[in-house]
Amino acid sequence: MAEILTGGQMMALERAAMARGAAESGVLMDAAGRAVFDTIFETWPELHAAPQRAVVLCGPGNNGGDGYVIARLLREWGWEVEVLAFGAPGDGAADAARNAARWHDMGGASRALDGGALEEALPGAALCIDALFGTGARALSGDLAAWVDRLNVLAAAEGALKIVAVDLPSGVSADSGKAPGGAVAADLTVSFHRAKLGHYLADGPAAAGALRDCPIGLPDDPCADAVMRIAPPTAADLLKTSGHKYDYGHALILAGPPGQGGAARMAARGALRIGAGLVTVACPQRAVYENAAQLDAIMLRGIDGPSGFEELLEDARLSALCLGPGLGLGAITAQLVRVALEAGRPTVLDADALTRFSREAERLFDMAHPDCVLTPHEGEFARLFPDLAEEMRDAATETSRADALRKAADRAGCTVLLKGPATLIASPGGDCRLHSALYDEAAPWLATAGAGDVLSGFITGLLARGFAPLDAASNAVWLHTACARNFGPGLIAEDLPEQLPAVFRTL
Ligand SMILES: NC(=O)C1=CN([C@@H]2O[C@H](COP(=O)(O)OP(=O)(O)OC[C@H]3O[C@@H](n4cnc5c(N)ncnc54)[C@H](OP(=O)(O)O)[C@@H]3O)[C@@H](O)[C@H]2O)[C@@H](O)CC1
Ligand SMILES: Nc1ncnc2c1ncn2[C@@H]1O[C@H](COP(=O)(O)OP(=O)(O)O)[C@@H](O)[C@H]1O
Ligand SMILES: [K+]
Repeated sequence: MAEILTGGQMMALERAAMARGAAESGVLMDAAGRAVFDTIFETWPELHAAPQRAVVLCGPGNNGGDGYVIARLLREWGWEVEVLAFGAPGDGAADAARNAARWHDMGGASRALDGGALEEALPGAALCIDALFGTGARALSGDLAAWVDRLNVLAAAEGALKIVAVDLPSGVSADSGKAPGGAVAADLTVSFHRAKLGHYLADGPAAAGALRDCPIGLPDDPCADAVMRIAPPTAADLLKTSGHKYDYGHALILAGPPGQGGAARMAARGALRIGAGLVTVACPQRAVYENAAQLDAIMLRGIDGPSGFEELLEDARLSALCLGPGLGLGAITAQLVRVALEAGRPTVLDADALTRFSREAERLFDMAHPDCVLTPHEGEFARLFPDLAEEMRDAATETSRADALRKAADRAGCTVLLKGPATLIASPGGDCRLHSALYDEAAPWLATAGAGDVLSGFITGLLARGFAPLDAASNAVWLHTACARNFGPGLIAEDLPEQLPAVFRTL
């Protein structure tokens, strides 16, 4: 699993590597510039064959230093290049100063960045390199915000102009992805060593365009408290090899009143396909006929409210529970959740089981235990953790989705999964993982009713099989997106579980 870093973590890795002589800052800057240069031509091979005109925007820090390296490489390749500089390299940017001097010594064209310079330089250019700010960015304001805004308008008008962001689109926070003062709207972002959280969160993905991570020669040192990217599960982890159906657990999915059983049935189908040995749907007696007409391999039990549920749970083989999809928002839902959590078994709480506790989230957190997984979408998250949701959304704070989720998991005392194109999962104590359905891994078809219910079923199925909550949630999210991508456009939620066999064959 690779780390996704904050700006501070990236800087700490670089410093540590340089301190022990495993990296040298000038060499890193050359490698960074070279990585951008190479990636441009890999992305647009037509530019490689026919040098044209490029504008390079250089900031006062090391991101600007990368820009001077790129300017030099493009010029050496025969391009006509002009640097628009936002200030000269400052005190803390010796390598940037060296590369700026080298640019000037070779007779490279340069003038100060302002609105007029942009208006003159951009028309007819094939490339604009955004090397204003990277991991050291603060929110844009004043003239600079206006110029970046103008840059985006001019670039949109120049159909053929490609904007390439160095490390991050300037204006985007490396840590939170927030860009309260606007940001460069890039076609391509080339990041170094590891992707940063800002590439995946808030305004980051829209500003970055496409994303490429490039090695620049830094050693693969681990970073203890980084957010980890969720890796594909392995066949050895997931596929059944031998044993009895009870060796693969028994998942119990609670369904709601008549006419609302679809969500629970889809969750059950997901749990079965992901490999729970047995799956049972438990529903109110009056919903039995409806569910019986729809279920075959999945077993069905009519129960009489919370007491019936308690009786059912006397079967110790029920190894994971799922409450929420289509369960309803009545008082009975809160009682069923209480019974489930008192049973102490691995439990997924989603949808109505979360919304029911909107005004009494603390009561839910008191009952929750470490084998629970809460799977809110953003709206449900905001109902349970209104203060954290506000911090996460507030452009004036640096709190990222990952920060907010870590706090949420600590507060709830269990694993919390926050859904979205970048899904984050956190457990108490700080473990946090991210799964991206962005960039080359986009699966916009997942924005369809019921997709979340299937995800709950996937997690429940893996919990039933004995996966720990964080691993069950991580594998489920990875497989969920893989199913969506395997099916492609036109996907509806019912299709997701049916893609699992094909996805399993690829592991
Ligand atoms: N370290 C290494 O070895 C390597 C680093 N590399 C590269 O370095 C980048 C990080 O460099 P960095 O730390 O110098 O920060 P950087 O992003 O250039 O910005 C800081 C400067 O910008 C200024 N500034 C920021 N926002 C502003 C705003 N809104 N409005 C106005 N000014 C603003 C800020 O000003 P200050 O906040 O200090 O007032 C400061 O002067 C990294 O992303 C990668 O590209 C690679 O070469 C590989 C090797
Ligand atoms: N644009 C998107 N790209 C990728 N995944 C998405 C996107 N929109 C939603 N999803 C995923 O689809 C699922 C939707 O779940 P949810 O919001 O609970 O919907 P529902 O309640 O209708 O099932 C989540 O797993 C979420 O991460
Ligand atoms: K940049």
